[in-house]
Amino acid sequence: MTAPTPRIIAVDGPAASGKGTLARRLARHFGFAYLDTGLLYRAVGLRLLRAGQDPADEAAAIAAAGTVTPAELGDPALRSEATGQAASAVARIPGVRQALLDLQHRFAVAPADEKGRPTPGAVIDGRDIGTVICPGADVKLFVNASLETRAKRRHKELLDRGEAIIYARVLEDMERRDQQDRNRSVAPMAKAPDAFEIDTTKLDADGAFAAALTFIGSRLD
Ligand SMILES: Nc1ncnc2c1ncn2[C@@H]1O[C@H](COP(=O)(O)OP(=O)(O)OP(=O)(O)O)[C@@H](O)[C@H]1O
Ligand SMILES: Nc1ccn([C@@H]2O[C@H](COP(=O)(O)O)[C@@H](O)[C@H]2O)c(=O)n1
Repeated sequence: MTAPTPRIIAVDGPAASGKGTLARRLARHFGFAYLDTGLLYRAVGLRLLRAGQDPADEAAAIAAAGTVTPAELGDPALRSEATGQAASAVARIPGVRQALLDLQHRFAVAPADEKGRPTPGAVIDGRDIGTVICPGADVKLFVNASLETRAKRRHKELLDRGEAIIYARVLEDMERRDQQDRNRSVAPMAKAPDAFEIDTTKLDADGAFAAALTFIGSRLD
């Protein structure tokens, strides 16, 4: 007997919209594996920063992307603002996206939890999951919030983590990153036509989870 095809929930949206918070909660709720694909691009960006290389250096970025492994995705330095900017720069390079494609597809086809145990489905979050990585996903969500709300959340997060940075800088960086992610020529951040949009500007994490569950309804049966 062949194993059933894993169920896929694709969660896309801009930085600090709350998609990771929602995706992790959905994964726990359904007993699915979870992949934060932003960490893959961050891992590539961080490697270049640590090697003193320019994140726009295509050859160096493609070489780094070819050797990224899930094992390095726990590094706390991945969460810094500088790494986020470097991630957005490498994410524009078609060869980098191509190099990270296989890892994401393998995860979607055979999802497994942190202990390597197979799960009946996966929640995958990023910018192009519903449009490029898993266009046939069972459920597609697009999580959004106003730029100011997202910048406030990210600023608080960075301060809590001990990163000294002013709000105006976070706002400016986030606006630049949004532009770059939306307007790049390959796999731009976009809401899939069949995605359900959740605006978290005035919705807390519990509200976003409830809205997602209502939309998911019987779609995973
Ligand atoms: N609905 C919500 N309301 C208020 N704050 C929220 C909500 N969801 C998440 N947050 C908070 O906002 C911050 C960003 O959330 P989260 O990391 O989930 O965003 P993200 O979209 O995954 O960001 P990134 O793409 O940069 O990883 C976190 O501090 C989180 O606790
Ligand atoms: N599927 C994805 C995921 C991420 N990116 C790029 O990585 C940057 C960092 O992502 P975070 O979710 O951790 O903020 C992001 O700004 C994108 O440029 C991507 O292109 N595709």
